[in-house]
Amino acid sequence: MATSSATERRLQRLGLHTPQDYIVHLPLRYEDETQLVPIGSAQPGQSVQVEGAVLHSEVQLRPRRQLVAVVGDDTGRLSLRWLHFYPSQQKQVFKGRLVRVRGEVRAGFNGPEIVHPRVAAAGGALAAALTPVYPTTEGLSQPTLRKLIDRALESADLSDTLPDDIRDRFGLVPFAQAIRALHHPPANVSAADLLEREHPAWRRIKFDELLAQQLSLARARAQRLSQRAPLLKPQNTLLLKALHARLPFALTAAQRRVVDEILADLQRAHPMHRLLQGDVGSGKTVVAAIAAAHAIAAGAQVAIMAPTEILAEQHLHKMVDWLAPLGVNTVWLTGSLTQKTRRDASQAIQSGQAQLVVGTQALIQDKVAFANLGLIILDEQHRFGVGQRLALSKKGELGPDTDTVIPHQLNMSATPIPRTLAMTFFADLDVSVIDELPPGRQQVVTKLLADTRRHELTAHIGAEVARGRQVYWVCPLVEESEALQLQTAVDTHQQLSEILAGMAVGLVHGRMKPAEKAQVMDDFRAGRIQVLVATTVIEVGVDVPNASLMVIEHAERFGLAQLHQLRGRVGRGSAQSVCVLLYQNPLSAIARQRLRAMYETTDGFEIARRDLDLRGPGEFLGVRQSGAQILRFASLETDAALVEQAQQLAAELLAAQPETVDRHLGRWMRGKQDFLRT
Ligand SMILES: Nc1ncnc2c1ncn2[C@@H]1O[C@H](COP(=O)(O)OP(=O)(O)OP(=O)(O)O)[C@@H](O)[C@H]1O
Repeated sequence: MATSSATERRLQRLGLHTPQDYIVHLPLRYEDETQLVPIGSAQPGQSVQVEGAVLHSEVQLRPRRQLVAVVGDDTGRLSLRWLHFYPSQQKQVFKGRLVRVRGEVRAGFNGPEIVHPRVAAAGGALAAALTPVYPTTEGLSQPTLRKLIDRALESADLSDTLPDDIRDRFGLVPFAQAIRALHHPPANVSAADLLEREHPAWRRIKFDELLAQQLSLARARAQRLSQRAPLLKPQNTLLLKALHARLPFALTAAQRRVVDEILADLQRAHPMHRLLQGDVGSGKTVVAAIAAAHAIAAGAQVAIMAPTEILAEQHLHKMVDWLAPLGVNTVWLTGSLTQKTRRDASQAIQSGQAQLVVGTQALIQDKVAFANLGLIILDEQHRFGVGQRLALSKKGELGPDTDTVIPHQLNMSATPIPRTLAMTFFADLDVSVIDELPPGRQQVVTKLLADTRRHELTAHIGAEVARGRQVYWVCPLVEESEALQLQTAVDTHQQLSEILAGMAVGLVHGRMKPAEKAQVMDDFRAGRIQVLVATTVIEVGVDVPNASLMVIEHAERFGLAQLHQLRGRVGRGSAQSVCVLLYQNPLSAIARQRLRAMYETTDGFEIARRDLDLRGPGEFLGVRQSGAQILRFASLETDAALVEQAQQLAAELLAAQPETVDRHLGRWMRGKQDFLRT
């Protein structure tokens, strides 16, 4: 079948280029044209095919111009309605004609009806099998797609990528059988079975897809392990010992364990690629400081990069506090520095005089060249774009010794990644988890309060402040307009200053100059401000352990991960903390679920799991904007068992059957490797 260039473009838009693409362009659903049902049994909601006589047909003009017909058989009647129609359609339903009608039944005012049914003459042969309905795009009809796919089925290579013994072991049907069954379901298979995706044919396809993903991640990992990184082995442990002595607390067992994991990686000659996960307040910063001290003691430079200036600055405070007295030369680099300070910073970085560099995105600008970058620590790495992350790891390649040495990378995240997701998307990332909070913490109590009762909060705030504690008041997100959001923050600050007379009420928001912001945060940290009105600039990482009450206005507008992060700003000391979620009725169903999740649990992993359920993996990972689909067929929520099997087999194949790996990746992964590796 020759295709026009317009059709060509549409096919490309669907990602259909080669026969291999067509054969895995699988149906979304099926239509059952294999049987006729009596008209009287057609129920609203059902997709049916019936035959009957046209009893009546007219073009009605009110309430709008439309074609209406009625068909009937011995068992009942059914209305047909066309809101737009061609004369040819009108001709198909002349009174007395025997017709075959297909479509979805709905409850109309005059009994059951089908809107825009498909109509043909009665009596034709019934379809022998279910009719597939493919994902398509405007202007590309189902029959065209079907023909092209059928043609591809004849020419494409359907041979199996997996040997028989492996298929038997995992209970998988042959690939060709699975593909044929999905495009042309055998007579004994119901549409419902195929829709559920539990059918053996679907299981095979899902397994193949997950296996390809695991294999490609493992390949990426092998590639990383073949790269060189600086071997960071300090001559002595003086710096680390001195740092431990300066800490006002002992590390938890979990912190000690992850420190060991990270330091072991740094002493290997290939780049570390490790994710440090820990719930809000679990104490990741000190782990980063120890890793940095280790690398510095081994003579390398370390860069710590945070997504916001407030957070970067807080890291700077802590690093300077812990490491400067030990003689570590730390440099601060952000976009808001004056040209001269910036030049000085760049110079210190270039000369190697700066041992530790803390900053924001400014760190990855072209002009900054490191003398000897050995370790990059990225806080909340998922907030940086993929491009920014790559740019930073390229920095290390500018080192003087050789241009192929890649720095080690430690990513810190307070957003726990559920297990299945970690297994599928971060298989090239080693994960360290701090699964224990520092001793003495009490669970934050979460309260849901309708906005109409906000006046009740004044007394609570007063009581907290009287106890010497501090309070955050988070202003609502106003997505449409940043200006409006700012205005809300300013207004709230003014109102609270009046209501909370006698208390020091501060304000911090994203539009303030960095120096002003830093001043407010300093004042809050030092207790000179008791109530801090803030926009979400405080969302990640801000650490003021004396704060014990957080109020979040219009909590229904925030995402679940964001609410958990915000709530994590309290409960960081030993005092009992409270988080009040103010909400405005009416709540949407999803907002209600989010608030309920916040009320029911403070466990970051549980929150992440529910967030994943509510948002789906694409949005959860923030990869949606990349336009690439993560998984087309398998689902992380329902196919966890398959993920595990695929992972097990991937390891086996990589070790013993490289040809099978090549064959399998050849079928499934053309052009997709890059995406999976980000
Ligand atoms: N082992 C420990 N014992 C007592 N306190 C600790 C310990 N480790 C860290 N802390 C303190 O706990 C607080 C939280 O630590 P940190 O800021 O590193 O948390 P975090 O994991 O970065 O959390 P978030 O993701 O919320 O920023 C800090 O005040 C820190 O000084």
